[in-house]
Amino acid sequence: MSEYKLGFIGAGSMAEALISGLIDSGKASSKQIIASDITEERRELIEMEYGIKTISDNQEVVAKSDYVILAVKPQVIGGVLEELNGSFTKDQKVFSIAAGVSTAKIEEIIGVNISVVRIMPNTPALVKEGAIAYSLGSYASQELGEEVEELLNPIGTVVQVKEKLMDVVTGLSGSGPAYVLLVLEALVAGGIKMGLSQKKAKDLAIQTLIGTAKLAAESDQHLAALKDQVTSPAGTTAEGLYKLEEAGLRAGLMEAVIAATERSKEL
Ligand SMILES: NC(=O)C1=CN([C@@H]2O[C@H](COP(=O)(O)OP(=O)(O)OC[C@H]3O[C@@H](n4cnc5c(N)ncnc54)[C@H](OP(=O)(O)O)[C@@H]3O)[C@@H](O)[C@H]2O)C=CC1
Ligand SMILES: O=C(O)[C@@H]1CCC=N1
Repeated sequence: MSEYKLGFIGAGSMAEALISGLIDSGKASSKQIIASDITEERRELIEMEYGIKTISDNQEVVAKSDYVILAVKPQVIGGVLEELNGSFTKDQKVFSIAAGVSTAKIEEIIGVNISVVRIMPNTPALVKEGAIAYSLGSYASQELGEEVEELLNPIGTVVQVKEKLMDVVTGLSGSGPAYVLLVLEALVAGGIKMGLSQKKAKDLAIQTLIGTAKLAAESDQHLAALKDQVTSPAGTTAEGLYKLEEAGLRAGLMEAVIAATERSKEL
């Protein structure tokens, strides 16, 4: 047993969502978490907000943690791991949340036969509503997969996928909150343009999204059937849907998932 259960390398937005969700759900106490970040301001903020220990030295995080969570940008992860060369032991577990970075690449740079799990969370983990997928590296056991599920289940829905599908997951649920927020912003803007106050438009748009998502999650019916139930012949919804089809919303969202998947493959 090390001094800390979880050690985050990088304490940015996604690390914060995980730290907050894990502490809030009781899966880890603030005393069991340490995080490093290159930016002092970020370290101070995270330390103050969550009561965890933060430091600037990535090596110290590795030396003191059972599970090391790589939460830096994909563009810097190679350099960070090179600097950590020789710091890992075979018994440690490495979780990487970096988009587009394969477990094989991480295993190769670390150099010891270490258990690596690639995890793609999303920011709603902050409010324990994450959509989280993971895949196992060459040396990671199915038991470790179960541990990952046990750890992350309280902060969202967790699914295991083959590693080749992790880029699609990144393009769909990893990036997805941004697409949904764009849609939400646009709905609010439409409401305001037609006379609603900012607050009422926002409250109604958010509840429409939450309510519809809940309906879809709890219903056995096809999504299209649920859509049909809203759409009266010659009614308002049919007019709205026509405009959305004309504007290419459906194809646009599909293209977004495809483009983000391709970008993840490039990283
Ligand atoms: N944001 C999201 O919704 C999601 C992100 N991810 C993945 O999570 C990872 C982190 O993303 P995100 O949290 O958005 O990014 P952020 O930029 O918010 O967080 C990364 C943090 O790491 C710091 N950092 C940079 N270099 C180092 C270093 N050498 N050592 C220690 N810390 C360093 C950054 O500091 P500075 O800003 O000064 O560079 C920053 O504070 C990425 O790999 C991303 O692909 C996965 C799922 C969803
Ligand atoms: O935009 C990105 O690259 C990261 C990965 C998924 C969400 N944010």
